[in-house]
This record gives sequence, C-alpha cells and structure tokens, in this order.
Amino acid sequence: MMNYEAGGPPPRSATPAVRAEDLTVVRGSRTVLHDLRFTVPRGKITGLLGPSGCGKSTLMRAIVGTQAGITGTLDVLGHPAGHPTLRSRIGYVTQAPSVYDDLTVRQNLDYFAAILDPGRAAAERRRHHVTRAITDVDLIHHADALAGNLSGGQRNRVSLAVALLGTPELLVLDEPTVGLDPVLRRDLWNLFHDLAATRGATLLVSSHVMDEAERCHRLLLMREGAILADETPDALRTRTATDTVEAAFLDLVDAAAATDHAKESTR
Ligand SMILES: Nc1ncnc2c1ncn2[C@@H]1O[C@H](COP(=O)(O)OP(=O)(O)OP(=O)(O)O)[C@@H](O)[C@H]1O
Repeated sequence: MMNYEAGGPPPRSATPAVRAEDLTVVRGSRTVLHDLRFTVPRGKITGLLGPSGCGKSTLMRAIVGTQAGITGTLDVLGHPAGHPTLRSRIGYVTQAPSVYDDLTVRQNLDYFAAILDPGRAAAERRRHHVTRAITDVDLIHHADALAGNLSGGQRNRVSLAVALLGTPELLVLDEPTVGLDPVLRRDLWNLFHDLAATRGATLLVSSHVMDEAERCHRLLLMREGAILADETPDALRTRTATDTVEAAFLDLVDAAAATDHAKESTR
C-alpha cells in the first residue's frame, strides 16, 4: 500500500491518473457513454459535472473497475481499469454510504483498517491511520457514536474516512457534498485541496452543483453521455465569454442542443 506520510507528496508520474480514448459504455440496451476522450491529471482535483442522468456515476464505476460493458481504452494509474493492483491504490465513495449502523464510527474504521493492513504487528499503525482518517473528516467528537445514530451527512463522512484509510493515490468521490450544510461543504473542499497539495492525491469529484466547479483545478463537463468541456474553470469561462462556470455550462448545453436539433432537421 502506498504511504506518503514520511516524505510529503510523492514524485509525480508523467502519465495521467486516468486516460480515456474512445471509451464507450453500454448498460442494458442503452449506450450511456459515447466515445469519451479525456485525461485526469495527477495531484489535482478534477470536477465531473453535469445534470442528473448524464453518466457521471457510470464513468466513475468504469474508472474504479466495477462497470461492465466497456469498450475502448481506459487506463488508470498506468494500468487498464479494473487491474487487481489498482485495488489498494484507489479510494471510492459511492452516493450511498457503506457503513455498518450497529458499529461506532471508530469500530467501522477499525474493521476496514484490519482488512487493509492486517496482523498484530500493524496494530499501532492501524490506530494511527484510523485516528487520522476520523480527524480528516471532522468526526473526532463522534468517534464513539453508533453510525446508525448519525445524520446522513455524517454517515457520508464515515464512508469518506474509510476511503482515506489506505492513503489512496486516486480518490473517486461520487457527489460527496450532497446533504451537507455550507460550513461542512467548505470544510470538505478544504480537505480535498489539502489531500492534493500535501499528500499528492488525485481527486475526481462529481457534483451537479455548479458552484463547486469553481473549487476544482480542472473540469470535465458532461451532457447526455458525452464530454462538453475538459479544461480549467478559467479557460472555460474565457472560451465561453462568461463570468461563472454555471453560465459557461448553460452556454455549452444550448450550443450542443442547437447542433443536435440542426442534425435532426436535416435527416
Ligand atoms: N442498470 C442500468 N441499465 C440501463 N441504464 C442504466 C442503468 N443504470 C443507469 N442507467 C442509465 O444510465 C444513465 C447514466 O446514469 P448515471 O447514474 O451514470 O448518471 P449520473 O449522471 O450519475 O446521475 P445522478 O447525478 O442522478 O447520479 C442514466 O440515463 C440511467 O438511466
């Protein structure tokens, strides 16, 4: 397992964290992602934004290796997505918190830590990692509370703490700020920036809240299973001559809809 505590951020590899070329995903009888081509740079926060149903979760599942029906190229940390060596190098938090309600926050973390780093000899290291993860997500005052008695936002943060346990190189977070109040949302974004800056982690964070896009280093904007933009928030605003990422996104959506309409009317 990678651990960057001793020497700060790791040396950055030249290969991107994620590289997709002609990536297509079919779910059931539907093509949900169409010929995607993009890269996710290492050590940065990339926001994956788009309306509900555009394919964000499907793309994340493909990247972490849990999605069937994939064709094209999808490389993650230098290996094909789903490669067994990637398991301990990726942290993935789904929209539904995966915690045991009848265990306390610390017991949940102890359980997953024992799976990641088993054995008596590792007990002290596990204790340290568990306390660090609980502190990272600001749940230290709830460490002994039963997960089942926590709020939805707190349970989400327990899931995030589990994902942080192994000090993953790539963190894939599916709508991590849903249901959080503005203060917690800000604190979580500060944590994401800290993970990128001091631990060298790569974060791919999905959201359909456009103001969160302004907090990302790079953006992948999606609509109906296609990538509308792959650039920095500044470059996006400049290119579309808009003041906010939300306005830029609406501009691109309108342009894409007009192109679709023109194509349909010439058929
Ligand atoms: N098992 C499935 N079989 C067929 N289509 C599916 C299946 N699961 C999801 N889809 C479709 O795939 C598309 C993309 O879904 P996905 O969950 O990736 O979108 P999303 O952008 O993450 O949405 P949200 O923001 O609401 O979570 C949707 O149109 C959805 O209806």
